[in-house]
Amino acid sequence: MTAAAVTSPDAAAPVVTTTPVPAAPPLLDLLPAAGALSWVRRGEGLVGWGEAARLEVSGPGALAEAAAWWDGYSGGLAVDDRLAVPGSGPVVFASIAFDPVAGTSVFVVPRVVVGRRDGVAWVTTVGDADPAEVLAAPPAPPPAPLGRLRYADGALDPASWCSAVEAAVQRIDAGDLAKVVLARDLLVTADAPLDPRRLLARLAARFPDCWTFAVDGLLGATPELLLRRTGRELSARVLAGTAPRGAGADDDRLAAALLASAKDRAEHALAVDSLVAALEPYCARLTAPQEPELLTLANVRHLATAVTGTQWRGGPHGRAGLLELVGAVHPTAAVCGTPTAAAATVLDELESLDRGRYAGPVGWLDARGDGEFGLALRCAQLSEEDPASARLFAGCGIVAGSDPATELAETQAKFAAFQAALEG
Ligand SMILES: C=C(O[C@H]1C=CC=C(C(=O)O)[C@@H]1O)C(=O)O
Repeated sequence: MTAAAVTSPDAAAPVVTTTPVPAAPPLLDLLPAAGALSWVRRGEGLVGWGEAARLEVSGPGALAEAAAWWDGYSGGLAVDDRLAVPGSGPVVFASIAFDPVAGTSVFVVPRVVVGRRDGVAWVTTVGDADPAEVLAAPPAPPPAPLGRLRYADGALDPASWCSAVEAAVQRIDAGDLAKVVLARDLLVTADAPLDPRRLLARLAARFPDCWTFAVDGLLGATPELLLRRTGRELSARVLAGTAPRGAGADDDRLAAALLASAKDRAEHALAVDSLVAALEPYCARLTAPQEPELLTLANVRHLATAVTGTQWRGGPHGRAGLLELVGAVHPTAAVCGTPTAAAATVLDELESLDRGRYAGPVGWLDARGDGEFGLALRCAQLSEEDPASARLFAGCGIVAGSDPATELAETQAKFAAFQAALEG
């Protein structure tokens, strides 16, 4: 059974207007304190706020239901969009549960979207907001200092999580599966409410190569692009295989070791293969380079592969929309494992964690079917009950030969992405 909750405050067909604007302030500076929606990289992308419509959905048909809802909702709008570029006109932000059957996925249509693409900026409004007023919004007052940050173990303490890694390696050695991604969580509480604007600005500044996202209280800067669709062109940046950063020559040595590591390359290949196998039926052309490259971030370095494809023009696979494609590729072996079903069972048994929307697809979709979805990594879920608290998530691919202490250190390096934003 699929469960869905839909709100659409406007009874009559709302009017959606996209207005090109000669100059817009930095996108993240425009966000209000509450209800921030974001998908921004290197100053380009989309921010939104306000809620014209919302869908919360779970169950076996969740993504199909969301796609039908978006088609119906966006098709019922009166649209004035002379720009007609990806992300102009009506847009929905989405954060899909890691397990879309059991978990709740959230879709939000903002009242206001400000976008920038290839240097061209625009404002989209649902209803009668004035674009000039949107951009002239007074700067938000500086947020209160967070004070002391107190961290606490989440579902498993570090020793128990290491035991889970050990158990996963035993399952791999026994031949049950080739790879499983195990995650852990860390709770943080500050003295003052966490301000999403400040966190997003710091994440964007420290991680320019990542997509800084925010949907319904899930905030982060992800380096992994699950799937972008522009017309029939598809692209993805697959990551798996991670090394810490070092200082000076040590950093170069760690980079070379990652590129040469048979274990990391095997872990990476499984992630690429899972995406390629899932996308193949949909594509007339699909390309993935043989050799991974290095993606260097402030806190860690990854093996990365850019996958590109062209969707069939006709037939059922040609007609598939972005949400169907996302549903087909998720979860890749970058966040679940290989084979998928065995890995999902093992992570269920060993993680003791409700992932919620962590490691699920997050991004946006427009009414033409263009959009971008990353994987919600290096992120935190802000608490609904306590505005000064959040839950941070980090996970690692476990394969034959994985060492629990090294994997634990990798989760700590990944947590550090969000911790740096909290600590300023
Ligand atoms: C699951 C996470 O990372 C994935 C993405 C990149 C590298 C990974 C790794 O090397 O283990 C993970 O597969 C996470 O950051 O929480």
